[in-house]
Amino acid sequence: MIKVGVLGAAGRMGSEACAAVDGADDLELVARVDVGDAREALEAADVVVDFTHPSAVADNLRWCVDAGLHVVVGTSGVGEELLDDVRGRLKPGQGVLVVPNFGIGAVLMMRFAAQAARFYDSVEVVELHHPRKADAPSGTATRTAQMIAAARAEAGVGPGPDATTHDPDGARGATVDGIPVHAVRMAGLVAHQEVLLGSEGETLTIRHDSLHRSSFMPGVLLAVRGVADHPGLTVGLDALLDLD
Ligand SMILES: NC(=O)C1=CN([C@@H]2O[C@H](COP(=O)(O)OP(=O)(O)OC[C@H]3O[C@@H](n4cnc5c(N)ncnc54)[C@H](OP(=O)(O)O)[C@@H]3O)[C@@H](O)[C@H]2O)C=CC1
Ligand SMILES: O=C(O)C1=N[C@H](C(=O)O)C[C@H](O)C1
Repeated sequence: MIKVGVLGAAGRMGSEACAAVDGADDLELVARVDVGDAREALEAADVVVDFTHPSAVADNLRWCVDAGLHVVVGTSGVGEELLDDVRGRLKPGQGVLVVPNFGIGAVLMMRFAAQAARFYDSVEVVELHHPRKADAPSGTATRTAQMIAAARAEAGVGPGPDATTHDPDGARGATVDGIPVHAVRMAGLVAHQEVLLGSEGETLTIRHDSLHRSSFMPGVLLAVRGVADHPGLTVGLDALLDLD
């Protein structure tokens, strides 16, 4: 039995993760921690899953790592600086998985986008989410843009053509590693992303839709079961999916 603690247990993802862990024969939910609860309850766990808030994840992650726990981080907003700090704190054999998106289709969408990116002049990312989401762009969009940018740099592809010289309201969106990223927030949505690629005479659109938060749970359980077998810091679910 793997003992699991959930941080952000009262939230949309945390409550879904608690139910998924509760329903798994090989996992035991030993701690549900949310705002105002003592984090010490997590010390009974082998693995902690964090679904809290971009403003809380750094402190939680450092605390869990310093407590010697394996950690699966689903919360968005984990930047390079925090990743470097965590690497320096890890004990031998300790595993941390930072997963921008647990959806299997989302993992594939990111990989397909990176694969396609070098063949097109233009590429832009459009992420679409429910209006209660705290951060923009999403962690998935940020990761996708980073992967696309790395693939284009490796292939020696320059920036997409763009004649815009006047954009006082920021209509062209944000740029992440040089890739334009646009964020939509809309009632009725859950989590969606399109990667648009174009060259003279053709376009390719790669789209993924999470229609319910249950779509993330197979990935969450895979990460919980696999984190102890992946010592060190790993970003993305790819390493656990045997994709190559
Ligand atoms: N990796 C993935 O596949 C996915 C990642 N996410 C990410 O997960 C995160 C949570 O999303 P979601 O569940 O929708 O958000 P919610 O706001 O529904 O849930 C977050 C929960 O965490 C609580 N919380 C905030 N700070 C702390 C803290 N310091 N300690 C313990 N609990 C805390 C919140 O309490 P309160 O409301 O009182 O502040 C709330 O109950 C986001 O960053 C989101 O982007 C979401 C979906 C999939
Ligand atoms: O807040 C959400 O809902 C989601 N957050 C993650 C992100 O920021 O990418 C994953 C997914 O998009 C849902």
